[in-house]
Parts: sequence; structure tokens; C-alpha cells
Amino acid sequence: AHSYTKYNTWSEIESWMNSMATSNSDMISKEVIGNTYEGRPMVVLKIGKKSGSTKPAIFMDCGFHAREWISHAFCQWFVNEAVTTYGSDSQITSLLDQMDVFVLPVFNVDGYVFSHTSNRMWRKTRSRNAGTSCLGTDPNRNFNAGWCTIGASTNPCSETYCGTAPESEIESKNLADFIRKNKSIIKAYITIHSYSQLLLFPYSYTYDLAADHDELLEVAKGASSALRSLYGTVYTSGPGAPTIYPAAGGSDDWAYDLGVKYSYTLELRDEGQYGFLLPESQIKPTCRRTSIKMRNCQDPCQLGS
Ligand SMILES: Nc1ncc(C[C@H](C[SeH])C(=O)O)cc1Cl
Ligand SMILES: [Zn+2]
Ligand SMILES: [Zn+2]
Ligand SMILES: [Zn+2]
Ligand SMILES: [Zn+2]
Repeated sequence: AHSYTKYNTWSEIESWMNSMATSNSDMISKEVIGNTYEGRPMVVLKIGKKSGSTKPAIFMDCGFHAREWISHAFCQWFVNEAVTTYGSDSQITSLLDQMDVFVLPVFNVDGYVFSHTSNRMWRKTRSRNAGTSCLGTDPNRNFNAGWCTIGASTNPCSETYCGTAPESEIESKNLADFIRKNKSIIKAYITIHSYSQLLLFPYSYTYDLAADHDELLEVAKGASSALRSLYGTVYTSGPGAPTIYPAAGGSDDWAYDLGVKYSYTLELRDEGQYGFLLPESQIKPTCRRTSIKMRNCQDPCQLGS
């Protein structure tokens, strides 16, 4: 059965999404934004108090990379946290009264299933590549942001294969289409990865500073210091290139250049002890701690009107 303290299977997550939307129809609506390469649905949950007018929104995705299971767990935890504390927690309540939150709990569904059934360390999508038996593209090198210029490979057998073109992966295209369609209301984009406890923002594809560098850094520092003071977890904030590594084609850089000002990659626990194989026992502390941060850095007044 589904559990918030377990790495759930895709079928458990899929039925959980359906039941969440059904049992919280006042707060959650479900939308399939397209299918994956192997034909599985990419499901977006829209969270927020129904209101007559269209509200500004935050978009959050999890599960870009199949093996980063704490990421998938985080989105499930966040959805539950939001709907169960709405009305009691002042920050979540004011957030959801003023904004909608789009949550895509599993971006790379095919990869997640494969990491459960066949290869726990799988990272990429599961698409076929011409002329080789090597499968998959790194979806976080497949967006139109300095595409394939640095920190990505043109070799289909590489873990950071950039694909044949920007948005060559149907998963990338489905996400990009959704954000382009809703870009007038989406004020923030947050993509959840693991591991290394970092809060990254543009750019990764160049060492040049983003136009909004100072503000992005300030918001990130506010979020990570909130975490440090509350729970002692240290998240390092900074632009991707100098903070983790230079790499092109990432969804955060793409969203930023599209005009989504507050664009972040959150790298969850840990710092390498277990890495991607973070034990299920650590899901609770991670998600509780980090969801506090999500509240703080999503303070509507920080995201501008
Ligand atoms: N724009 C980006 N933002 C964050 C990262 C780091 C993640 C960490 Se798993 C990745 O390597 O895809 C990589 C890129 Cl290309
Ligand atoms: Zn189960
Ligand atoms: Zn499992
Ligand atoms: Zn990742
Ligand atoms: Zn990572």
C-alpha cells in the first residue's frame, strides 16, 4: 500500500494521485499533460483553494532522474503536507489562498519503473537510440538552454546524453509545452533532485551571472538559512555552474530564460554517505525539514506580484 515513508512503486503513486484528487476535490485537481515514451501518463496535481479568478502559480516537479527516489518521495510528502496543514498552518494557508501549486510528482515515469524492476541506479529516460543498444537520454540535458554545449554528451551510452535535439524526449516536450502554455501565471519553477544538499539556480550552462542573480541568491539564502536554524541541515546555495558543475540543457535554466524568474534546482539529502540509496528511514526527516524550506522560499511577497 502507499506510504509517505516508503519509496512507493509507480502503480502505488498513480493510484495515490487518483485518490488524492478524488478525496480532496476542493483543493486538488488532476491533469495528464502527456504520456511518456512507454505510454505512461505524466500527471500534474494542481493544489490550491478554488477561486473564481486565475491565481499566480508555482510549478514543482520531481523524479527527473529515476534513481533519485527521495525526490519522488518529497513531492508526495509535499502534496500531503499542503492539503493536511491548509487551514492550520498559516504559511501554507496564505500561500494556497494566493497561489496555486502545480506538482508533477513523477516526470520520468518509465525510468522510475525501470529503477524498481531492473536497475536501481538508472538515471535517464527509456527511449531507444538509433544505431545502438544503449537506451535513454538525460532529460536534464535535453532542454533548450545552451543545449549540449557543456557538461553533456553526444554519446547515447553516456549518463548525460543530451538527446538528438532540444526536447527530443517526449517527456521534456510535454513539460515544456505545459510551462509555455501557463507561463503568464507561473512565477516560480522548482525541480527536485538528489543528492548533495544544494539549492541551485541559473545558470549551469554558463559561468555568467543571471540578470536576477542577487535576488535569486537572497531568496535561496533565506530558504537555506531557515532550514539550518530549524533543523541543522546545511544546504549550499549558488548558481549551478560554480556550485555543482557546468552543464547545459537543464530545465531550471530553460525556465529562467523563458521568463520564470524564480527558478531553482533543489538537491536533497544526503551528502554522499548513502547517496541515491538513501534509506527509507530517512524519508521522514528529509521531507519534513525540506518542506519547511519550500514554505519559506515560496512566501508570495518574495515572488513578486
Ligand atoms: N541546469 C542544471 N541544474 C542542475 C543540475 C544538477 C543535476 C543534479 Se542530479 C543534474 O546533473 O542534472 C544540472 C543542470 Cl544542467
Ligand atoms: Zn505498497
Ligand atoms: Zn519499491
Ligand atoms: Zn538529478
Ligand atoms: Zn543530483
